[in-house]
Amino acid sequence: MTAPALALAGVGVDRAEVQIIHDVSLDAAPGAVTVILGANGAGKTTLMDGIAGLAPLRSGTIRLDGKPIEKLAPYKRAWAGLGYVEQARTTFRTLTVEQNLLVSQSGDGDLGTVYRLFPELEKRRGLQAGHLSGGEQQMLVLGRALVSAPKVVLIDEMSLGLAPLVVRRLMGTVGELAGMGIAVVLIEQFANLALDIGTHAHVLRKGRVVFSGPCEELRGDEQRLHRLYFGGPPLSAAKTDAGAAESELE
Ligand SMILES: Nc1ncnc2c1ncn2[C@@H]1O[C@H](COP(=O)(O)OP(=O)(O)OP(=O)(O)O)[C@@H](O)[C@H]1O
Repeated sequence: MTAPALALAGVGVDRAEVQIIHDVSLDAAPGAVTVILGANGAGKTTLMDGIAGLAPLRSGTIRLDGKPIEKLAPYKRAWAGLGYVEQARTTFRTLTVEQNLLVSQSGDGDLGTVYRLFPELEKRRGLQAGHLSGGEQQMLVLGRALVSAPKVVLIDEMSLGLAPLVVRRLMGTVGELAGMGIAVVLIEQFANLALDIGTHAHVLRKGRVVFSGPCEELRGDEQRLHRLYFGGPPLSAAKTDAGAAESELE
């Protein structure tokens, strides 16, 4: 089995001194998309912020390529190979597309790869980022993560406010990032789009993992997803398949 690029063990994360994330253990393999699902307020962003060092860790360890990073400052986690595409689409609005990419470039990061993935950006390389459409801005945010030559990329709800066609296009690119050997950890409101490109999924409820297993077990199963998101009567034995760890918390 491939060693995980990112490995969390017993992770707890606080917000304003209140523990939001409890005892989360999960791995993200290189070359795969790991999907994190859950209802609004389940703690998905808090978990990502904890991994990136933007929210304080209460417990646990975070390893990137086998090395502990949980005590490092956020910028050192980035240097170690952790890319974070946050929910708010942040670009330098008065800089051009190319300048936005250049300020984020490091190591082996290559603008050519970004332009190959997003020909739209190459066409607009001299345009100020503030003039891009929402979809193009999201491409630029992904591009900025990519030119830092990351081993792991965390992507939080990149589909917010975008048209379905644009979201599908971006999802295709996320699959390509994984195809380049990057471990992608994806939070997505459109669960089925994420499950289509993901290999493993973890569902969070009230800050705890209530499902870990292959994406195919959840694909198209709206009822099961609803129950995992919001709780409900226990699943029948036939439905709690081997290989998936599932609990029904209230
Ligand atoms: N800065 C903060 N201070 C205090 N509590 C916070 C803060 N940010 C988030 N929370 C709380 O932490 C919990 C988890 O929020 P979080 O944003 O991580 O969930 P989420 O699953 O990402 O939800 P969404 O899909 O709505 O973004 C919520 O109860 C929220 O109110």
